[in-house]
Amino acid sequence: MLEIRNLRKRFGEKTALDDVSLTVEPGQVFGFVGANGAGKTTTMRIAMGVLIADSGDVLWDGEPMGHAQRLRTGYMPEERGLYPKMKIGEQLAYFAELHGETPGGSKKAAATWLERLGLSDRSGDFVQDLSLGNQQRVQLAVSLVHDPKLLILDEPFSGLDPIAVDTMATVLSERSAAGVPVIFSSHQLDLVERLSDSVGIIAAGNIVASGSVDDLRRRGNRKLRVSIDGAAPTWADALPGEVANVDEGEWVIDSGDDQKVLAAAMAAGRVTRFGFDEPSLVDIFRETVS
Ligand SMILES: Nc1ncnc2c1ncn2[C@@H]1O[C@H](COP(=O)(O)OP(=O)(O)OP(=O)(O)O)[C@@H](O)[C@H]1O
Repeated sequence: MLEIRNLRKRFGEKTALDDVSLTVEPGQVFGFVGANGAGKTTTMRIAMGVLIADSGDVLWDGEPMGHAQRLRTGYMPEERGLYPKMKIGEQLAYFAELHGETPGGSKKAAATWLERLGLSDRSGDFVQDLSLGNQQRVQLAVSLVHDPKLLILDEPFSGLDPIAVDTMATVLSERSAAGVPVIFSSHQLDLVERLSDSVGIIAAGNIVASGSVDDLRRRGNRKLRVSIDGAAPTWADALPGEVANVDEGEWVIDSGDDQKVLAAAMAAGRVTRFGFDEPSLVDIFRETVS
């Protein structure tokens, strides 16, 4: 389990992290979301020892994250980190060896991941000759080639085509199914919603909401969607809250009193639909950070 406890980090006058705590259980995919500058990269850099926190702790299975733990971690940094003039097959094998694999095991792992990510035929190419999306695939391979037991990925989906997104998503799900805690940041909230068991929303260096997307939905403000046959346009005028007539005979109502809305709807005509709209993660995010 990865535990991040009460991280604080200032850059001069700027407080990047005010109080960040989060937990990623074994086998859990944790989606880390927040506006630009909210503190995601800083948190991940501190977890990987690239930055030192002013205070707080990062623990893996109860032990402070140190060199031994980081050797077993797969990290995709936001700024990426490939050698442009090195062949990708050799580069992958090199990174595997840096993490303690034998030369033979490293070559085998490199070949396996190149094939998995659709890059076998590019093994002899220099990184600089690949498209940005393919460089990103190599970067993912680098973070996986030593069979890490923890994954920390900073915006792994940015710049990927839909096929590569699917491959990346499958790989993350497989790793988590194998018991690996996975934390990834992304601005693609549809993907975060689809892939994450748990989500943390960070704003101005504080975790402002966390839990499964379903938990966050339940905590959020849910709007009612009501369809009525034969209702006068003014039927909802006396209801508290916001009422929007979104289609012929269909209203979305943000009232806070579902029973009052139901009674008024039944008095207005024949109710053919009455239920809560499920907010998307985008809705939850907007509501939480605004
Ligand atoms: N090395 C640094 N020196 C000064 N300020 C920094 C440094 N690194 C980050 N910051 C500041 O800390 C805050 C958090 O930045 P961070 O990169 O962690 O945000 P983020 O959530 O990853 O943003 P994005 O989604 O844009 O990548 C920002 O205000 C940023 O300007």
